[in-house]
Amino acid sequence: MKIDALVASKEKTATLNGFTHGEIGDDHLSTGLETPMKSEAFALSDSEKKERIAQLFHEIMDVMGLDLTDDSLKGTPERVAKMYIDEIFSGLNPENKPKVALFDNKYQYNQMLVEKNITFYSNCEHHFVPIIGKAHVAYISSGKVIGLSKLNRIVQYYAKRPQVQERLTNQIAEDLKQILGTNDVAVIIDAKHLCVSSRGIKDDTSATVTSFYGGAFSSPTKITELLNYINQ
Ligand SMILES: Nc1nc2c(ncn2[C@@H]2O[C@H](COP(=O)(O)OP(=O)(O)OP(=O)(O)O)[C@@H](O)[C@H]2O)c(=O)[nH]1
Ligand SMILES: [Zn+2]
Repeated sequence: MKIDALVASKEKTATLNGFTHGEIGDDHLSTGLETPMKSEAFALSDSEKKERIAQLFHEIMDVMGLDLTDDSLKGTPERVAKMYIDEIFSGLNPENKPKVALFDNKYQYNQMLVEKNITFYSNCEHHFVPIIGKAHVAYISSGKVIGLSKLNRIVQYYAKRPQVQERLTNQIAEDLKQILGTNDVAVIIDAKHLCVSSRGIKDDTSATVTSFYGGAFSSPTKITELLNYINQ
């Protein structure tokens, strides 16, 4: 989205139903990395969204011929709505962005820090079925140190959206770069897409690997060091 359009959409959102969102989705990320969202994305409150999704999912189930008076099925539309908004797609709402604790690098630790094997569950934006994988994130401090758990939380925040793996990788990397004030950030994601394994081509053995190597991580020596840590 162009800068003018971003500013216009921000102003529009700020006036919507008194909502005070300073951003729609990912305005803080660089152009082109945002999850595509419409400017009215936050016109409805979370509880209004859940009510509407439940009605619509009820209709989908009804069209499929399911008996919605059955005691096992009748609560499903509400369960799905709650799961979408409060759980698996909660990362669409910037209000759920993790608060990040930063510390001064008093420890004078100047090598890479790797948080590896971060398990995440996301969902493919083409089929709305799970992507299950591990993310490995690394950075070299430029003066600030981030609380370890915040690295995991940032991964989970961006995973809890309809995603493609390439965007998930770059969104995590871009956010870390901005938070840490450095380009020396790397992200590797190794994931299974259920849209590839459980349907369609039904290949249960393949996996998808994506990476982002910024700043010092573009050197082959650093990449080798990083991969050695991850494969230990
Ligand atoms: N690049 C990329 N593609 C993805 C990702 N997740 C799913 N896809 C692909 O998105 C594509 C959507 O292609 P379509 O041909 O429109 O969908 P489809 O008819 O269901 O395709 P099949 O999965 O081949 O049956 C598929 O090839 C998926 O494998 C992802 O994270 N990144
Ligand atoms: Zn898919």
